[in-house]
Amino acid sequence: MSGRFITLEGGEGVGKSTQARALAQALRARGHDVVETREPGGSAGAEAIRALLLEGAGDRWTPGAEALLFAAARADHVARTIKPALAAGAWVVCDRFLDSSLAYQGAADGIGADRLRVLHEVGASGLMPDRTLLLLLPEAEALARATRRDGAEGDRFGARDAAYHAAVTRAFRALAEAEPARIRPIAADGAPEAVTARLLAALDGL
Ligand SMILES: Nc1ncnc2c1ncn2[C@@H]1O[C@H](COP(=O)(O)OP(=O)(O)O)[C@@H](O)[C@H]1O
Ligand SMILES: Cc1cn([C@H]2C[C@H](O)[C@@H](COP(=O)(O)OP(=O)(O)O)O2)c(=O)[nH]c1=O
Repeated sequence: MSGRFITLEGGEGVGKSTQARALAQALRARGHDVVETREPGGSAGAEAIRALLLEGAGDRWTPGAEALLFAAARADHVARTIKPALAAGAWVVCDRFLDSSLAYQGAADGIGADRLRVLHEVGASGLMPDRTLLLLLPEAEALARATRRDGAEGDRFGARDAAYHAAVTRAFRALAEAEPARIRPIAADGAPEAVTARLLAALDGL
């Protein structure tokens, strides 16, 4: 028996966490076993690495060290949480995954996608989602949502400038164009329930 692996991606404040919860609930209502998880984190080891990644000064890590920490967290998360859940037949709904590393570390930080894919092969046998839902929202609206949620203080990533976040969004869009069968761009504006309906529609074929 094998489940389905669904990831939500996009910049900060677009509604990924909100929609991960709503999507998990909708899938449970349809009778599926659902495991809701997130990155960085999702297993004990990966949550410990999450604290290293998100707390502290903006320049705490070099870009290379940061890429390795995200890959290490993902390796533990895949081995301890995602693979066992899929083997048991569950649908896994994950808030961020490899595409976040490709957009933030790979593109915006300049590490390069090829090298990150090698790390992912080493750490997680290259496991890829069955479907990736890319939430898209105008930058100003995403920032307004994130600021309403976090106040003035975001994490080490939220504190980066508008050019950085624009580079991340461009990279996500390029990934979606390169892999249209897996990655579906979804408009993230409007009421949460409307967004959830768009996400469910984008799970066609699964
Ligand atoms: N459709 C929506 N309309 C308005 N506000 C929203 C919507 N979805 C989420 N929010 C709010 O915006 C903020 C950011 O949402 P969140 O799900 O935490 O985003 P992300 O996980 O992508 O950073 C939260 O305060 C959340 O309650
Ligand atoms: C999973 C992942 C996250 N990140 C960054 C994106 C976020 O700014 C930060 C924390 O993610 P998250 O807690 O999902 O933040 P938000 O809810 O604001 O979107 O980690 C990477 O840079 N690379 C990665 O591989």
